[in-house]
Amino acid sequence: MTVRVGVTGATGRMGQEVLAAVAEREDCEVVLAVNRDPDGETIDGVEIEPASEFDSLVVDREPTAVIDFTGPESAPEYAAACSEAGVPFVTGTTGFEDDEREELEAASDEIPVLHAPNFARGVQTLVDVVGDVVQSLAGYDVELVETHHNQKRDAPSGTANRLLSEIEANGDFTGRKHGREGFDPREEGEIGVHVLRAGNVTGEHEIVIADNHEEVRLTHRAEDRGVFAAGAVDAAVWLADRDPGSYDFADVLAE
Ligand SMILES: NC(=O)C1=CN([C@@H]2O[C@H](COP(=O)(O)OP(=O)(O)OC[C@H]3O[C@@H](n4cnc5c(N)ncnc54)[C@H](OP(=O)(O)O)[C@@H]3O)[C@@H](O)[C@H]2O)C=CC1
Ligand SMILES: O=C(O)C1=N[C@H](C(=O)O)C[C@H](O)C1
Repeated sequence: MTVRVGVTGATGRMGQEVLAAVAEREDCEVVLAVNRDPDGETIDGVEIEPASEFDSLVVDREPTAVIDFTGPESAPEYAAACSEAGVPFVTGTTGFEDDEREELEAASDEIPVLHAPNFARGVQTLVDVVGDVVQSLAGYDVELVETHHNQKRDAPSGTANRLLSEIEANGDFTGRKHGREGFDPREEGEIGVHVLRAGNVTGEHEIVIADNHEEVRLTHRAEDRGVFAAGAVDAAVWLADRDPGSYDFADVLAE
């Protein structure tokens, strides 16, 4: 069966990568690609159409799944349209406020919705192991540093927040400390969180776990955005025949 993919934010950094990733696969085709202000352009032979027509296009084209890398304001709207049309929805968008996350959750009553802040397999491995590492080094200082390109809007990254949740669930921490300046010594039990935005860095996450005699560093570095796009397309193929509900990338990799 050919998986018919819809792509939102199709001319964005990730949208273009998703179009390229689908073009590389024989089992998938793009049947719908939108952005907010198309000027008749095509990417990898796919016509970019107006996002304002998404609600009717998603009904007419009958995609097997839609892949969304846009923004926290738009992803819930696209999810709602997919919910109306009965089309599974994959989103890698980050930076959601609570109400936006709830809207996404609401869509999952009607359709399968898969949200992952990072579609790199290596990051999923990091998420899987970081809790155990922190637990086995109880009492050590823990700090997280993430670096991204200078156009990224949300901070800390969705991936950083996901890793921090895992860390917090596996130790006796007092809270997150976002950056330091002036006379601001480290307090016992805090998790330092440091955000760098520079140049065209694709995405780096490092967790430093140290006491006064040793340190462990867990680092993930994405070399290109293709790794995220390939994971998102895998997720769309996997999600196509699932029941309504919320899923994450770990579910895809578990099979
Ligand atoms: N989960 C993962 O593995 C990854 C997640 N991300 C996340 O994906 C998202 C997109 O990142 P990136 O591709 O770099 O961003 P870009 O800014 O390059 O692209 C975003 C696209 O979404 C569209 N868009 C943005 N806001 C709206 C809106 N309010 N309504 C409709 N369309 C909108 C833009 O459309 P237009 O061109 O029409 O303005 C643009 O095409 C971010 O949240 C980022 O953190 C990024 C990489 C990997
Ligand atoms: O905006 C990006 O570029 C990325 N965002 C994701 C995040 O917020 O975690 C994933 C990746 O690191 C790239």
